[in-house]
Amino acid sequence: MTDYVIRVVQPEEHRAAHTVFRGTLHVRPSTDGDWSEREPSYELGRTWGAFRDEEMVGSAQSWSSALVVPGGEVVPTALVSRVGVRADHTRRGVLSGLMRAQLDALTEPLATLRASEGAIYGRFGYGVASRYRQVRIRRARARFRPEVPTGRGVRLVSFDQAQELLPTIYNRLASSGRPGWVQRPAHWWAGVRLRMDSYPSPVMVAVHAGEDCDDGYAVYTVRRGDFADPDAKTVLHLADLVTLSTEGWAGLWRYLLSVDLVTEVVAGGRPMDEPLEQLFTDRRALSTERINDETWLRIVDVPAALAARRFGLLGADTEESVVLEVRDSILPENAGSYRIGAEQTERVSEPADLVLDVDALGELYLGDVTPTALAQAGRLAAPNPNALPVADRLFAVSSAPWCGTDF
Ligand SMILES: CC(=O)SCCNC(=O)CCNC(=O)[C@H](O)C(C)(C)COP(=O)(O)OP(=O)(O)OC[C@H]1O[C@@H](n2cnc3c(N)ncnc32)[C@H](O)[C@@H]1OP(=O)(O)O
Repeated sequence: MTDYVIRVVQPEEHRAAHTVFRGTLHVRPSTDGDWSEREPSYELGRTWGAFRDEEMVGSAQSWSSALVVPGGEVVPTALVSRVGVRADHTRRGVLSGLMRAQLDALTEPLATLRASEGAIYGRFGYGVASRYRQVRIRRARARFRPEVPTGRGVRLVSFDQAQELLPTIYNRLASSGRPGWVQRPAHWWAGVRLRMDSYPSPVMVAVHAGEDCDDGYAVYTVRRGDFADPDAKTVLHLADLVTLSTEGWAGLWRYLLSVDLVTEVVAGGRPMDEPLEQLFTDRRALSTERINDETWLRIVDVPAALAARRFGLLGADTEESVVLEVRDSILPENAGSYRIGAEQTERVSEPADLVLDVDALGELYLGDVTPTALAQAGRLAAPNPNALPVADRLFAVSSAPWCGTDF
């Protein structure tokens, strides 16, 4: 590793970083046309490169964004992305150097990423803070229960027409308070368009009109089967579904399952607590194909992150508190004990009730998993076992954390 230089790359090196990253994912370099649209997605001073003999062989970048934490506060957060090390330089500590440099430099209290593989990022203090499920719905069996709201009406708009509408609806979702929502940088939307432009079938946008304004949308494409073959499948792939009302949610699902010639709807990235089975007279119309890790969360500044989050949201006793000892070998200023309660959180010098690493704290932070579950798996030690049910109450949240944004 001593042979490598790790430093922030200059703007004129962003394209090289992009090419290195794409190569690690086995994707060709961007064309000149594509690059002119992707270049703005490299924020100044936020891309790290690893150089060997002045040649870039690895990189990692981040975007400045924000994330909703339990209690509704929107906390500045780095969206870490485009991490890769060229295949002829792997397993020599290059990623470790990039991750450490990046973490040392971040000014946001939180960092989040999507992992290509599950075994990479825990060692850098990232933990899985939200999950999603992918469902497949067989249209012929999916009859809606009569009590499911009908919705107010759905219209199709072109993807270009929707450029302002989609971010407006998406941004209003932040105030719903569901933990895990992230601010999508402006260039995120441009990136989606670029990706979708390469699809063989058109990108469709369905918008639900609420009582006062549009309050939901669905973005999808349809992959056609051979219509003459009775066994062939034509599958509607849902890419993004955002709703701000029950009517909008039910209306859009009714719409998606009404599209002619479609035999199945496949929806990835859906919240774990979305009550889709409740829509149908036959709940087996739907199957869960996968449950995946979604938000990998790194608590970069533990005192700030704990202060931003509310505890005891489901009604813990205001007198209740626990002392957590947090271990963090990469950012040692985080290491220490914190008293956590419904009223306030503070750093203390007291014996710990519970002890855990910072990646495990990341898993607890949005409420996806309970302290008791982590203790059962040995990822949290409980010198005071009576503190476990108290900690469970303090960390509990009412909606499953969910992000719904890939980056
Ligand atoms: C947020 C994102 O962008 S996700 C996309 C991540 N990028 C990719 O998946 C592209 C393909 N892969 C790569 O580019 C590289 O293999 C990387 C970035 C995953 C790893 O880079 P490397 O420089 O090889 O990692 P490095 O040598 O620093 O390894 C650090 C530790 O992680 C381990 N590790 C690295 N990659 C992996 C892996 N894929 N699976 C399991 N363990 C791994 C190493 O064994 C090492 O373990 P140790 O600390 O116990 O010795």
